Amino acid sequence: MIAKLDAAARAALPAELPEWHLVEGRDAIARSFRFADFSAAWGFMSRVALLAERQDHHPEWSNVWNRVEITLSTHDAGGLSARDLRLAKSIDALLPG
Ligand SMILES: C[C@H](O)[C@H](O)[C@H]1CNC2=NC(N)=NC(=O)C2=N1
Repeated sequence: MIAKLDAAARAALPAELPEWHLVEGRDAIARSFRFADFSAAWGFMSRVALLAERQDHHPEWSNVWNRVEITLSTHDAGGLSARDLRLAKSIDALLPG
């Protein structure tokens, strides 16, 4: 069983991951992304997929043309864990600026 995030880590979420928000009714975080077109969105998703494989931690996600929605939670923990924060930070690092 993987440990769920402790209270301190949860309190730090807004500072650590300002672009991500808690999901209503779930112990999960989510972020929306908008790209120039489908090709750019797909390229982003391809890079996230490689991150997920490398970290053995996978997103719940959807794509509509140039938009990608990503939700992170740890099935093996039954909620948020440090793995979600790590992947979220890695995803944010893919973006320019
Ligand atoms: C067997 C494999 O290592 C596990 O199922 C991994 C795969 N990717 C995962 N991804 C997520 N989001 N949560 C998990 O608990 C998880 N577990």
